[in-house]
Amino acid sequence: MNLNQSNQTATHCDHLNLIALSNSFTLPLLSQQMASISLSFVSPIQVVSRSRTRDEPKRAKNLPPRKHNSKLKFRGSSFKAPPQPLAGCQATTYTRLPPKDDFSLEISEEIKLSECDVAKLNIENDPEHEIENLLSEGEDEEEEEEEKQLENNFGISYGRFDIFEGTAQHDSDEEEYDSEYEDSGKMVNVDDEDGYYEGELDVKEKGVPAVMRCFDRAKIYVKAGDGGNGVMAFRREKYVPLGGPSGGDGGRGGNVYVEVDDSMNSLLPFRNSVHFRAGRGSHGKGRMQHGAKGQGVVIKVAPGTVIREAGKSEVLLELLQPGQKALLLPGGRGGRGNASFKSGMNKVPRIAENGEEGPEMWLELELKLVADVGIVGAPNAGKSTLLSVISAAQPTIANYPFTTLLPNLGVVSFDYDSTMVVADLPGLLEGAHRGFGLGHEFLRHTERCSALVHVIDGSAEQPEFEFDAVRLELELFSPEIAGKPYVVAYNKMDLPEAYEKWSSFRERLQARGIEPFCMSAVKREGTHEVICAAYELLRKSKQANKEFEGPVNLNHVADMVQKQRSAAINEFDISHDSSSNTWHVVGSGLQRFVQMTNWRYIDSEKRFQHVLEACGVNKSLMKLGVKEGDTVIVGEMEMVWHDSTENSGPSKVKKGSEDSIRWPQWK
Ligand SMILES: Nc1nc2c(ncn2[C@@H]2O[C@H](COP(=O)(O)OP(=O)(O)OP(=O)(O)O)[C@@H](O)[C@H]2O)c(=O)[nH]1
Ligand SMILES: [Mg+2]
Repeated sequence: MNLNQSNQTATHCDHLNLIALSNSFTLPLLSQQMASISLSFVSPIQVVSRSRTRDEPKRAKNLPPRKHNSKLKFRGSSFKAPPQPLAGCQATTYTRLPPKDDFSLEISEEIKLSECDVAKLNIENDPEHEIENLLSEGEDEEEEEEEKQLENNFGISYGRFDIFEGTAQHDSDEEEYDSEYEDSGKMVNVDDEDGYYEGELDVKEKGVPAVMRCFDRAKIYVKAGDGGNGVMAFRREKYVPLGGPSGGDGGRGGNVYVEVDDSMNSLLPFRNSVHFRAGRGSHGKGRMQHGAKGQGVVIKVAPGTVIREAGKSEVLLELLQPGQKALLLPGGRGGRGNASFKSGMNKVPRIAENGEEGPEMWLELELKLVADVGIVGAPNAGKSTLLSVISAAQPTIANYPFTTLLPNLGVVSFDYDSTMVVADLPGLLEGAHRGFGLGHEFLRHTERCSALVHVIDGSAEQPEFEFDAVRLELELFSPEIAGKPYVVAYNKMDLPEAYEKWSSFRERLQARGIEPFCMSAVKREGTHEVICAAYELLRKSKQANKEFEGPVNLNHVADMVQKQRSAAINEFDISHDSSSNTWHVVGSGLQRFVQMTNWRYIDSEKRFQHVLEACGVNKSLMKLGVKEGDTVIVGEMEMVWHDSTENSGPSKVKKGSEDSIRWPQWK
């Protein structure tokens, strides 16, 4: 029930009275004072301070606060800067090969290459690489031979490699990904840390080597720095009687930024660096000294990275251009010291605020390569060969399917002004859109391409079917990708079997309104025409899209957080749990106020009571029928409601406490 319009003219017959329990407040003297406050005042009540522990995630605005009490834990000031992501290795071209260990997978379901025409033909063409042997089991000798061959090809031994079907099942054995992450040299068990991963990371591709999974996807934790606490202090100086309050404010917490780093081309660095925490602001000091700002943290990502909040589909940020920098999470505000509370009414404020907590969240990063043209085709068609011919890229080329495991980028230069980035993608099999082969993993990298080049293996038994199969896969994966303009390049024209089939292939495609190109990538013949045609498509598409480009606000996430922070304190909801006689008062403004209230200072209680009264919480509770002894939870504070017997309001709580301790009097 929203009680925004609750009546502000509350009567002073009932109130929430507060007693700090000794486990929540560390200063025995102040506890004593507080106890005396409540006794001198109407009826006894219990207040339990319920501060979040360090690693407990922030509760959603609409969730009722937890019922369990927890001790106040103060965060240590020794902030350890999180590890920075490593810069990528090459700027324009790379072929990353997974480390050996990543290939020791459990195969969920094997796909027989014999069912795939393309693969079958390639096997026949190349008796040296008996691919069926790759899939057969129990023939150790052949496996060893094949391993040796692979070793020779790569120069590194990668063990056995199988073709598999990617499935979306939870893989509890994958310790590497979800059990332990290295954080600032300390191993953190993510499952234990805050229970966040429970059920969150359920959907994972089984059978995909970790290095491939992490190539273009990552999950990271970010936290802006908490604000430093304000302090209560009074000026005491020789010859300066009644110096007045001099407690400084806390410093603002550090911000979290995301920046596009041109030298990065994958999200692999996030495999080892998962947690990014900005520094907290320093606490204020006496003599009106304000705390220093917390150190900000900059997360560097590759161009083309899409950022979402974990578990949500809505895109928070899309960072495309090198140098783009977005303020993601602003640090918490520093708490005010008692000098800031000085007023004509109260010249001796015995109050200071806690620093505001910095927001935190888990983010999912997804890299969609920023390439102008994508080369697609069946495995072994000659895609990598084409890229190596038209650019300076040096992808691995070999005569067996799935040589390319990760996309390769290359820059094609026509002259000084006109260049384009071309991506060579892993081969596509029939069923790729459902996860067969590797193509599914990387099909989304074509989303940002303006044009596609279909490379057709001319030596295949039926090249036209190969072309149709790839087209169908693209359409099934994403009609948007299939709708992109494309060029068809019929490859391997130097081979007689390809040369023979060219004219019939050409006629059939022409009948469908497509003008194919023929080339021999190995001999570098016909490749220039293909790439010029692709560049022409790119130019046209860029011209068409120019009109839609507009300025982008990269700081809108931070703006959203700021907006939430400035939520009015009198906007709250009250829910009632009749089984435990508990009332939950939920409102982000109120919760922030409670979090920033430092209960160690005696005036804090008075201010708290006053705010509850002024913003209409007391009145609303009474209206809803709160009874003597009911528990009322506001933010992290748990209180017991007592109907007062005399006309006393929260503003009088301080009475009596002043006598118990001698404070200097100022003018
Ligand atoms: N004869 C001939 N062979 C070619 C030609 N182009 C590529 N090849 C060969 O075809 C084999 C596969 O070439 P790749 O460039 O690795 O093929 P790919 O499409 O990248 O293959 P995947 O990465 O496995 O999908 C290699 O042995 C190349 O030498 C060509 O024009 N003529
Ligand atoms: Mg390749």
